[in-house]
Amino acid sequence: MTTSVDHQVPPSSSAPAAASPDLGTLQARSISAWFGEHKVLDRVSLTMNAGEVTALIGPSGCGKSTFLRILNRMHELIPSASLAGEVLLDGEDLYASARRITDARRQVGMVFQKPNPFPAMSIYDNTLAGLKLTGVRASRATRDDLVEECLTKAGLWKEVRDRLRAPGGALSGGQQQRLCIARSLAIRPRVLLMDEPCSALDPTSTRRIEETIAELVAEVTIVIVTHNMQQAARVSHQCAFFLAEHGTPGAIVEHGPTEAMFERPQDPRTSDYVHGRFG
Ligand SMILES: Nc1ncnc2c1ncn2[C@@H]1O[C@H](COP(=O)(O)OP(=O)(O)OP(=O)(O)O)[C@@H](O)[C@H]1O
Repeated sequence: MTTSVDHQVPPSSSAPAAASPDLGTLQARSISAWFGEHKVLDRVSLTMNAGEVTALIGPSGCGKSTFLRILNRMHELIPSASLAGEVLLDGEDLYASARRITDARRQVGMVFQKPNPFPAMSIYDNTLAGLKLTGVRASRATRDDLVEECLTKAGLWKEVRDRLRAPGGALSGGQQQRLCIARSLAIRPRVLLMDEPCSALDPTSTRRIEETIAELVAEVTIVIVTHNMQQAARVSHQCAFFLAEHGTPGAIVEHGPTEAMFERPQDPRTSDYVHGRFG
């Protein structure tokens, strides 16, 4: 019952007009994934357009997080994990043998479900923590500017500018998640992956993160996994619905502009899912 056609997503008319030229388009081509002998994704193809938010939706266990981890080469950290297919960032193979894994992760950043700042490290140092990955050395003034810029983009600057030396662990959950977003932005990724970034947060913090996503998409392409259909409808331009039916590996049933996916889904399974009839 699964499909494996190319889920090329046409550019959304609602995409921001003045998008940064550094934005990346991510293209997954015929991605299959395994944990040991267990195949969990089957030939998933999806284009995640520059300057848009793409939401990955679907019931638990259908492979959304696995797909996300493949997009920045985190899947291969799991000893039993393997994959087939290609991931292209603006046409360049993210898995090319000449490309360093750290380079792939620098270009495609990740924010996780549970906020994970370094709790004892200051807010200032947390924001810059990813820079060590890149080996970039910067002057104090440059670092100060970068901290302010990234905390501002993550919607946290006004709340923390007077206590940058306080530990990251002293912030609320929602503030910690925005700090993690700031940390991701500091290494200037072209794509930001977010794996259920609000599932551990209260409604107010969730709203703040959603506002942040709406502002960030002019600067970084965003791919978000969410179980919250209202959130998918609010934040995304495009949606892809994943399903693993009857023990089969996960695959995309349907994708397209978010409004169409919610208002006029082509597949009855999509309709049932987005209207909360299963999953
Ligand atoms: N580290 C792992 N080792 C073995 N199997 C795994 C591992 N991680 C995920 N799986 C399996 O891969 C399949 C897909 O899991 P994945 O977490 O990608 O789904 P998901 O759609 O993101 O689920 P959820 O919405 O619950 O987070 C599941 O069958 C899961 O049990």
